[in-house]
Amino acid sequence: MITASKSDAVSQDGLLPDLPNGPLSEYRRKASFNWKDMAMFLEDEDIIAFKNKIFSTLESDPLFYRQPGVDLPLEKYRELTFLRCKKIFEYNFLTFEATMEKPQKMLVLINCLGMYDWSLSTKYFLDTQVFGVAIGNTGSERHETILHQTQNMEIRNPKTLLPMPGVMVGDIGRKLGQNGLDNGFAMFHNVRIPYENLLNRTGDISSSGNYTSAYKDPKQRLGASLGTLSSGRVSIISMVVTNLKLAITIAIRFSATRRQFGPTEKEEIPVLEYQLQQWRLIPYLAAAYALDYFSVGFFFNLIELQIGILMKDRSPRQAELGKEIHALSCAGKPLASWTAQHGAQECREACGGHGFLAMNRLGDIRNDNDPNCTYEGDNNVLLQQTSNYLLGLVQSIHEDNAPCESPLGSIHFLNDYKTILKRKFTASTIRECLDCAVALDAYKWLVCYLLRESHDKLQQEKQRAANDFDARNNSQVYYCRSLALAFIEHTVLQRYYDYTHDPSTPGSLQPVLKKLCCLYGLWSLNKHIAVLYQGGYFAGELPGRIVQDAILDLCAQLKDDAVSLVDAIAPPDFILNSPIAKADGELYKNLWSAVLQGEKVLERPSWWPEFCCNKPVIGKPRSQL
Ligand SMILES: CCCCCCCCCCCCCCCC(=O)SCCNC(=O)CCNC(=O)[C@H](O)C(C)(C)COP(=O)(O)OP(=O)(O)OC[C@H]1O[C@@H](n2cnc3c(N)ncnc32)[C@H](O)[C@@H]1OP(=O)(O)O
Ligand SMILES: Cc1cc2nc3c(=O)[nH]c(=O)nc-3n(C[C@H](O)[C@H](O)[C@H](O)COP(=O)(O)OP(=O)(O)OC[C@H]3O[C@@H](n4cnc5c(N)ncnc54)[C@H](O)[C@@H]3O)c2cc1C
Repeated sequence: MITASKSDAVSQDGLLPDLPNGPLSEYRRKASFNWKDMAMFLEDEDIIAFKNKIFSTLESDPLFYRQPGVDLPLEKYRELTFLRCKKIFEYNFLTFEATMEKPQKMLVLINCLGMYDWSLSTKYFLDTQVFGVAIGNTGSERHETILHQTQNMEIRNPKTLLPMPGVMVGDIGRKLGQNGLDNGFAMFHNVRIPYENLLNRTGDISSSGNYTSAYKDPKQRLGASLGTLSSGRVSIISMVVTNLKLAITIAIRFSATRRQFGPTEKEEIPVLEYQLQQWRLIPYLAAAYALDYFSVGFFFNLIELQIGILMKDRSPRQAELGKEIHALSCAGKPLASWTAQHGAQECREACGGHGFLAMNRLGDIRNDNDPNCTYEGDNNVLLQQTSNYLLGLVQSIHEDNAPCESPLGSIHFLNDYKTILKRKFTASTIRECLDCAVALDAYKWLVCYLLRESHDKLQQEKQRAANDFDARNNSQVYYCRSLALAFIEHTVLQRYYDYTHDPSTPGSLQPVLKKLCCLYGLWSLNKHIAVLYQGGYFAGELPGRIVQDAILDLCAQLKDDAVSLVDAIAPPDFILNSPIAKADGELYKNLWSAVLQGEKVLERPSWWPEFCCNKPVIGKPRSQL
């Protein structure tokens, strides 16, 4: 294990207390890097201190106490969520000034509260941000009263909480997750909405009924109007990565302490030592790191867009930025939320029966993550926005009449489209595949190939089908949908590659980070193996075999680092709230103690006499048929 320098260690110890000794210590000793160095590289001191403040405040407030795995009645859970939400308003963790100084803290707060409970986080941010930001960004000075009323919780009649005349509101009922959050409906019967309520930042109607807009170009106007909607999708990418981090922390710590079987009769080995367990989990750990980096960087891109909207920037660059962020977020949300969904399920199963025990939290993580695949736009529907954006570039690519340029550079590689399509996979050994550039090159080819195929398919369907609507719908499966996913995977990988290979990345961390990058790249690429063969980029047995062998090799190389890698991203035990995954690794002690603290755990059920006194007579009552 590589240790930090003395001065680093002093500041680290204040922010990141040592982890307790116990059954996980052996893996921690074997790690190739110091987990505190990693934590301080991933987030700066200010952010770590901010997180510590939020976590310790919640832990020391009795209102936030919870018993692992307890299934609260719906009404009680919602009441608690509301009371906790009020408390979060009181704690005022993030002032307006602090947000302006470091907007990233907004994302940190969403995720810290979400790590505790997504119902709470979503409730707080829907009230303060989603609704408020939508009004603020698409309205004008005349909507300040509404913003003010929102802040003062005045969303009905403030004295009676009854809806206004003509408005009917209600609750839609229990959901599959996030049940602390109430989801309602609203219906309006002959309600006159005042003219001033029209959100008029990008367009207005005069009292004589004439439409006016400061935007001459309708596309720029649309982008400015809709651009504000991207914030939810961009934030969701980070929220789902948070779920993946929680799930993988639980599964890795469990796998490092749970022992089953072994090569000899004498000693059982941790299940993390099995190649199968490594292959099921470690790629999700790599995905958590790569997607986390993407989500934070992409949030900064969003902030740039939001500032432009607020400053009424009408430049072509601002319009292009809106389009690119829209295209990336419409594929980024599907990629990240599905990775978290599949990862949470894999983690649940990788913890065996313990994973199915509610108190270990994997069920809640999975269920609370699930709606991210649907809200702010169904994943499959959103992916079509990304492929539309890419298909819109084809003409200029084919005709070489204009370079592919975008503010964030995600499409720049398409300038080499024709050359890239001529390339073939050239690696011939596992060792060569351990360089992440191999996966990155393959992705460039994959995107170009799928773009060409999707475009051709669309043209064929247009000739065959009666209308463009059908043509587009019939070009999704295996074409446009795959294109959108390959494009976002390439973007995530390219950004992570640049980051992990940057000379400023500390030398002590670079080897492990490069392995994570390479594993994420090859593991993701492996899902497209049929297309790689189909399009002739791969030929013969070798490419498929060495890619798979390289994945297994990287999993084996990373298994001794896995515990420290989750230590660097895990929240404190109170927040993680999973007895099988406490930092001390005392799996059985912690589980046993949580079981014993359960309500009426050792009592007979109240209906026990039914069992003794009123035994069933087999076959009674008789059938009347
Ligand atoms: C700092 C912040 C903190 C925030 C803190 C967050 C906390 C986060 C809590 C989350 C908790 C969520 C809780 C659930 C909240 C709901 O779920 S709210 C409801 C959200 N609903 C949706 O998202 C609906 C999804 N559907 C859609 O948006 C539309 O159906 C689609 C997918 C855009 C397609 O619409 P369409 O009419 O078929 O449009 P289409 O013709 O394809 O597009 C028209 C043009 O507009 C463009 N366009 C469309 N949208 C955009 C856009 N957003 N930007 C730019 N251009 C756009 C298109 O690219 C297209 O351009 P061109 O190709 O013509 O150049
Ligand atoms: C927990 C939760 C909270 C929510 N909160 C809010 C909220 O606060 N405010 C709000 O306005 N909304 C909210 N929503 C609604 C949410 O935005 C929508 O559910 C979401 O946009 C998907 O739309 P839909 O339900 O109408 O699905 P549908 O459009 O009915 O889709 C159903 C199925 O059909 C498929 N499908 C639909 N169109 C196409 C197509 N063109 N091509 C191929 N397949 C297609 C979809 O992929 C999907 O599988 C919430 C949803 C959830 C789950």
